[in-house]
Amino acid sequence: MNLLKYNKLQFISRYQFCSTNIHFSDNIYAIASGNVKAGVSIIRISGSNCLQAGQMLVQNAQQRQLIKGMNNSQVQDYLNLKNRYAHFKKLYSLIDPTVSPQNQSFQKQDLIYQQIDQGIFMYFQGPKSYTGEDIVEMHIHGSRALQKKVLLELSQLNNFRLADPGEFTKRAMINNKLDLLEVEGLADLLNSETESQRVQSTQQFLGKSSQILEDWRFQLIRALAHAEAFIDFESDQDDVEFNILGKTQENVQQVIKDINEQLSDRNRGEILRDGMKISIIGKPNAGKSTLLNCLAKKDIAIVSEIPGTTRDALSVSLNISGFPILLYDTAGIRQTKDVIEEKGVNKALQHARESDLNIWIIDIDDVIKQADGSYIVQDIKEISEILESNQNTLIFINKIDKVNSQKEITDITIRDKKFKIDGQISAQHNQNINSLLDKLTKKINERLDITDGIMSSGTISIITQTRHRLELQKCLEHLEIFSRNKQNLPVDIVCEELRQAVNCIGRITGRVDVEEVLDVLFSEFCIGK
Ligand SMILES: Nc1nc2c(ncn2[C@@H]2O[C@H](COP(=O)(O)OP(=O)(O)OP(=O)(O)O)[C@@H](O)[C@H]2O)c(=O)[nH]1
Ligand SMILES: [Mg+2]
Repeated sequence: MNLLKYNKLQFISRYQFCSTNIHFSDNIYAIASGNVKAGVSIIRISGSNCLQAGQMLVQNAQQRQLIKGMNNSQVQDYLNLKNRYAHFKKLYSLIDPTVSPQNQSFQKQDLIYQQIDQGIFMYFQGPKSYTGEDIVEMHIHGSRALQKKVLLELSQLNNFRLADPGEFTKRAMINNKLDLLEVEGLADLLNSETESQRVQSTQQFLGKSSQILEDWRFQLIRALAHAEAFIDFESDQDDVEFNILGKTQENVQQVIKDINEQLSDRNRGEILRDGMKISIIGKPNAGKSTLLNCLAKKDIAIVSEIPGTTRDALSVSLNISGFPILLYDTAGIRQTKDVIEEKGVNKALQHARESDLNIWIIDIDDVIKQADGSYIVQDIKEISEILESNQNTLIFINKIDKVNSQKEITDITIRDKKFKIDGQISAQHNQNINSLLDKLTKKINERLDITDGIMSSGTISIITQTRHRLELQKCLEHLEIFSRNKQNLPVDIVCEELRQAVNCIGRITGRVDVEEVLDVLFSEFCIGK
């Protein structure tokens, strides 16, 4: 028997999604455009009865009489509700004010049809719709009272209920319209606040990351098919392609190389998603809190001339040149006997060590000119240690408004070691802050390995959450055991490693074992999405 035939027919199908649509028994509706006052509001309904509901809402009393006895498709023709067309329609109430809401039903014939609005009506026949089910969308006026009224109308219908948060997307995922990674990308896109977050989440939502993962998964499934075929046909030597396992190793090695490349991305995807952590550090009274307020353009941190004012670290989210930043103000670093201040200092040092980037602020009064023309700063052991260990620290001299003529300071010496100065500023008087922002942007680009402005297509980060990183690390471990097979274990035993590796990738895109991820993810979506 031909091995390739074996792998195609009997193997790959085991790892594919089932493509049939799932029909949910109930219909869901929600305001898709958010529960806010706006020019236009979109009400979305999904489910097998949504067209009927839409039809009822656009019929006046006279039409109602005329279509009595017609079947569904005749009604649809009569009302001219074409699939995937925008129709301008009048919207009528279904509710008979003389009957209590509990007694109203879908079949009720004697309703009083008051016009409640007019707008755009669209019908998307499943499976070619967002959820894969039939969908009706009504673009009505964005009044809060009108939104409530239409939701109340829909609530009268049997088998119709308000959608849970993210439920439209959940149905889309169950019906294979989106995979888990794309859904996470969509959630990130909805939450995105900066350009880089928008770019990253869009590429994930549009399936670019999924494509790469699917390609790896396919390579591994092929390798597994070959390896399994080898096991099945081992006894029949004539049928076995001699170097079948060698070929398998080639595929696996390529995937190992690609995964390693992604894992060594210095957390770029996670940083772009969650924000880059930048800490302002320095001695007490240097002007750290003043700088935070200046960059945030509001008074967030307390500023005072008393050294040791900031005790606990506080942060603000900023958008710097399209990058999401979490900027931390920290306690001034010094030796202190005050127990609480000491805790603050330790926290500041911890922030400095863990940050993706630091800005060290030096008060110009602490810069001393030496006889040889060089400048020194009185040493703080801890800060110089951080400067030596963390290359991602920018050094700025503050309070330059205090001196009449600005000194040309290019570097300073701390403990006989020279450090380059990145600039001189006045945080209080907003002097040279744009140049500080330029330097910061350059450093952020360097940190994220971005050389050509906002992320280019060559800089796709598949890993945007810890969950993805952990699964890829596990996948790599399994692949390495498989490919090394130092103990020369039987092929069927090492194949299990390959199978586990396939599952790790499957968990990222949501093909296997993702219930708990789904629960958390969809609870964080808004209603109507
Ligand atoms: N002249 C001048 N004064 C400044 C400047 N920046 C800050 N100051 C003043 O320096 C003092 C200390 O400022 P803070 O921002 O509270 O300093 P800090 O580094 O946060 O101090 P701690 O919280 O004690 O560590 C305040 O009186 C500020 O008004 C500046 O650019 N020029
Ligand atoms: Mg402070």
